[in-house]
Amino acid sequence: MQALTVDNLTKSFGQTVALDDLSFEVKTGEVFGFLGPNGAGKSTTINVVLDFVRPTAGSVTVLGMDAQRHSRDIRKRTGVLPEGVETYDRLTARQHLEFAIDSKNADDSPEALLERVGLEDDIDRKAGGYSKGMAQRLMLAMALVGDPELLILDEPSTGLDPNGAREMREIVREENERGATVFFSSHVMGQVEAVCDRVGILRDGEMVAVDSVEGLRDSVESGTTLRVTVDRIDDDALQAVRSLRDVTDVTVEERNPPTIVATVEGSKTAVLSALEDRGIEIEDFETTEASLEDVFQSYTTGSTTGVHAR
Ligand SMILES: Nc1ncnc2c1ncn2[C@@H]1O[C@H](COP(=O)(O)OP(=O)(O)OP(=O)(O)O)[C@@H](O)[C@H]1O
Repeated sequence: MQALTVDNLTKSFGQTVALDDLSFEVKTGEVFGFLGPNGAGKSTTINVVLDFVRPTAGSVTVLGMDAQRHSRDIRKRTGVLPEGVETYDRLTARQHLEFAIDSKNADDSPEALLERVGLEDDIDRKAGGYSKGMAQRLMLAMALVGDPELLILDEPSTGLDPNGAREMREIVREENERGATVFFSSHVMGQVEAVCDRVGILRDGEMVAVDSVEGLRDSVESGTTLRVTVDRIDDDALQAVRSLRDVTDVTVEERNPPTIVATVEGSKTAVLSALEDRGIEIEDFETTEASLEDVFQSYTTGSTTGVHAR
């Protein structure tokens, strides 16, 4: 069974088409990263999933239930960290947790949950005095109440310092090991790379790619960067490299000795051979894989399109 199925979902706000015939699935037990630049439609998708926003067309199924007809049942089995902090200034962290535990008929210990998010020392302080990151931690603790089958985290690392972001990743991993499916949105690539089984990239309300991090890396044109240090370089050799198929963005770092930097889609040996054939001596070479940042950029600003399912 799928934990979440989004079927041909369209949402318009007046003239703005926030989601455009969006379809994708999150499998039970996986950590799915939902990526996209500002305004791509991530929060709108999550808001439809949680029935905070009604779709213009299409449907969403959560844990086998229709998102609109069974939103109450879905919420009981789902932990949500919404976008933006929504704490009650006059209530303490403990009171927030007690409220969440009551409303889910759960039996968690507020202390244990607050300890997991690093708020144990502030348990009886009013949330109105919390920093942004502390409030975010509190919201996360509330999302964990009742061991939810599905965790939906909207930009969970917002406001967190590097330690907080790392702890967040650990919690995601622990929850997943316990058996929870995790669906989280982010535009922080590092978060996604470290914990996700699969990643979906949203652009202008459409999913432009769904794949594992590795698969996405393999799929982008801005493949591998090859750096070749040579004894010398001339126009003829440079031209030979530039004219190779699968080679783009050839530049020369004029150092002593010079280094040729090229983006290579296919065989790297073709570049090395082209140079050697013209009497250039190769002193050293190294390759660097596209970072997830490059992948994201390629899918969200470049011309790369097409859905890759895996
Ligand atoms: N209530 C609303 N009324 C009008 N337009 C809206 C509303 N909510 C979202 N939009 C529009 O829908 C589009 C998608 O917004 P959404 O908030 O879903 O993006 P996002 O991917 O979550 O962005 P961010 O990373 O900035 O949070 C944007 O063009 C936004 O202006």
